[in-house]
Amino acid sequence: MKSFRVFRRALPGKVIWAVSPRSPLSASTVLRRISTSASYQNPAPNANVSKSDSGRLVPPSAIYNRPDGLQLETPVEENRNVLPWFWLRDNCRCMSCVNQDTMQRNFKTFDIPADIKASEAIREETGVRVKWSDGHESFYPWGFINAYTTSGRRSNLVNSHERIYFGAEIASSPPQVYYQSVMGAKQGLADMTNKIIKYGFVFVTGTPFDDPEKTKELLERIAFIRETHYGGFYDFTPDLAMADTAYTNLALPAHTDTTYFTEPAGLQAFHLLSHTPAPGADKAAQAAEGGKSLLVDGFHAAKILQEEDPEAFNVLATKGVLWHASGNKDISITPYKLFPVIERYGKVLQRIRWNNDDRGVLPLDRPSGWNNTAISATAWYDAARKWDEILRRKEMECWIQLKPGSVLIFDNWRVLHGRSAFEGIRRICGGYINRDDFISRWKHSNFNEQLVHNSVRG
Ligand SMILES: C[N+](C)(C)CCCC[C@H](N)C(=O)O
Ligand SMILES: O=C(O)CCC(=O)C(=O)O
Ligand SMILES: [Fe+2]
Repeated sequence: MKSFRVFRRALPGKVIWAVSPRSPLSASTVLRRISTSASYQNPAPNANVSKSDSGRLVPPSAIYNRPDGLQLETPVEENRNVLPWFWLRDNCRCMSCVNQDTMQRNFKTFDIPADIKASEAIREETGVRVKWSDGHESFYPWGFINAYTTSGRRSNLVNSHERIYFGAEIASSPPQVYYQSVMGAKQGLADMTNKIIKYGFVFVTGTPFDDPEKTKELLERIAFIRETHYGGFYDFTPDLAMADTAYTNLALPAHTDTTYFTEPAGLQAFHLLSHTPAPGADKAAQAAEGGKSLLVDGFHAAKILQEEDPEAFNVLATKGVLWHASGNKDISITPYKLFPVIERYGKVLQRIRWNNDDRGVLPLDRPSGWNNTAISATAWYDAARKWDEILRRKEMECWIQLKPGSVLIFDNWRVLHGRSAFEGIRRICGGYINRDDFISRWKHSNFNEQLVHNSVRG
């Protein structure tokens, strides 16, 4: 392991410890260069210290042990150039600070002296070694240091991932994967979960439909199925087994499911197992027709709304609305707070919550404006009318006839679904999967384990 010489220079008002490769230069030469070079004091704002042209991580060329933290030389203008000591110590990943069986923090953060400092900070080839004033020793890889100096947090991987908005046209070539590949090697699972992130839905073709259990196993390749008051893995026909229009043969407009839970289901799946004439129906009613499925890209619709009517977009992204499921005896489900139709994280769309049949009474505006209800009902209805009109545009509606063997799995936080009315007995099975469990599977099947672990704990 190449080490570096540490140079120490007492300058007016501060001590800088410069470390630099074992260079032929003498200590005084190196320090003179650092303390006198204009660029050192005001590094060129566009000096990119974190990524070289090849995109390879280029570590800071020097580090300094400052009273309030570890300072890194030549930070890019908007980069942070000091990592606080207490924060660094709290994020020590050494074998004793992290439970090696569970990867959970293994010490009491607040037993660390609030004024903990480094007695020594050593720039090594792959990162920084810190010797603490309490005798502990930590090591911080450059990848860790770079992540927190450039953006202050790790990327969550999802928001930086490519999304392709769809419209009616996708019906002619919907994203699909083969059942055998999903049930086989990890790559099939990676491909399927990636398509859901990218397009918002995927068809898993070649899925056995003689035994619904095969569909259940397919879903469990992603994660465990979420239990709700409808049960877990569902297998339903229009028999009103549950007091909800899904259990009828009525047409259903584009909607997202489970708007009435604080956390709506992340994924939803439908596998049409059969569609047969109603038993005992006379010749005329011997129909088994209709029941076409509708998919609408809610993020695409939100983008159009924002472009066409920014005010309406802001209204739907701001005013909290009540949602409910209350048709079944002794069951009345509603979120802990009013949620808006469109939710973002920063400027990034995160979730569409839209089921006009399950929407409760719209809160009227309140002078206090508490909980975003300052927006009038009229303004909300005007915005929602525009939203509804976009959802119903021919170019937005992707109509697909489900068929046995092809399982539809979609992102229920993004893609709305619906169906046309139908005759006969139409049997569908499927399930809900939690958002975070889906994202975990997508990460672990598409990225290397270290990157995934870094994105959540390092
Ligand atoms: C049959 N299955 C359990 C999938 C749906 C049950 C009804 C879902 C409800 N209308 C909603 O929009 O959430
Ligand atoms: O029957 C269908 O195609 C879907 C019904 C529905 O919206 C649901 O089950 O959530
Ligand atoms: Fe639904």
